[in-house]
Amino acid sequence: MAVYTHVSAEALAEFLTRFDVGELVSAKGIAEGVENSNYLVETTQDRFILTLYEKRVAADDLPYFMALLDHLAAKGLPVPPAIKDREGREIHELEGRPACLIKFLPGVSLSHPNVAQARAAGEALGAMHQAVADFPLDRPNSMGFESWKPLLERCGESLDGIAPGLYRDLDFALGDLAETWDRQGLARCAIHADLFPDNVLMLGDAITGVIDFYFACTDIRLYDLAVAHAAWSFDTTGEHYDEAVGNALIEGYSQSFPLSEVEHSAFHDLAVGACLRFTLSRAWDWLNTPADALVTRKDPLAFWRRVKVYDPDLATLLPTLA
Ligand SMILES: Nc1ncnc2c1ncn2[C@@H]1O[C@H](COP(=O)(O)OP(=O)(O)O)[C@@H](O)[C@H]1O
Ligand SMILES: N[C@@H](CCOP(=O)(O)O)C(=O)O
Repeated sequence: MAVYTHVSAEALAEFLTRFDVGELVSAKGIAEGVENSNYLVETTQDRFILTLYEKRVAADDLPYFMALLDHLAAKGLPVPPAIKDREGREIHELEGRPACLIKFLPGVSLSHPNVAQARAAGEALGAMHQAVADFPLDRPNSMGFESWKPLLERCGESLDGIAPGLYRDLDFALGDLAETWDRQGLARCAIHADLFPDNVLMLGDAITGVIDFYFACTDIRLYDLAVAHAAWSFDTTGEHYDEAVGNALIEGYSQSFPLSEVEHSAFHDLAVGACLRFTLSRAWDWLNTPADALVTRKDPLAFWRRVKVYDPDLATLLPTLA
């Protein structure tokens, strides 16, 4: 459940008068998602998504996210830009939170993507990377490689409450990765950084929307593909790898954006990095989400287990993966 901030009908009706979008007909809180409060808003003219930004999304970063969405939408990619009010503003305040009214896109996000759907997602990610070649803005990755060790230390020995020995194993894996991380100086660009199946809307095998750009940043282009690969190619426990789905994602990507030899050889390191990033952020949330919070915590070990596929040699040195 992700509705942290309640929006009253009166406040929403008044908010909508700033835009040329008709009058409020209905508004329903959306259960999916974990970061922000989302409402499906229907007006006399259309449907919209109302997002109130919470938790990890800093108001100062919103101009970057909105500019990126505008840039991609202008190039014909299926992303949802924010609706501009009569004065051209996209970023607003509602119930004390930063808020945007966003274009509604059709489609559903999948729990178990198939090979064709993974290929389409890879292709869309490659097309996005092509489209940002002339995107002028930069945003450092606040959840990038340099943040992982500090996040590990903030979680501390409490990690052992999730799995005995997890703190030591994560520390070891991070040290191992630091030896080789981006030694090649791989190409960078604006990346999505969270391209999980729940952030892609589809109808059949066709992509109708790529959403949730709130971790977007400038980072290694191939890392975006590695995140998507780790997110799309395993079951929810992280125990079972679907190689056909993983390969289709990479093949689809390569059709839009061919990978170099160097990128092929660096892929597994970046995928281990993706596993560590989501293990750590999920572990932090696991340890710090109040028991009565109306949000479902995600299993940190599901990403940790994926390391066995991406670096089997490293995994043999990690007792928690035995
Ligand atoms: N532009 C959109 N069009 C249609 N549905 C959307 C759109 N944006 C979000 N949603 C719906 O809201 C849900 C949560 O959105 P998301 O951005 O993933 O939230 P969070 O940032 O909290 O993770 C999505 O799973 C989807 O069902
Ligand atoms: N995709 C991340 C969590 C971020 O949540 P999202 O709903 O904004 O995609 C994870 O699964 O750990």
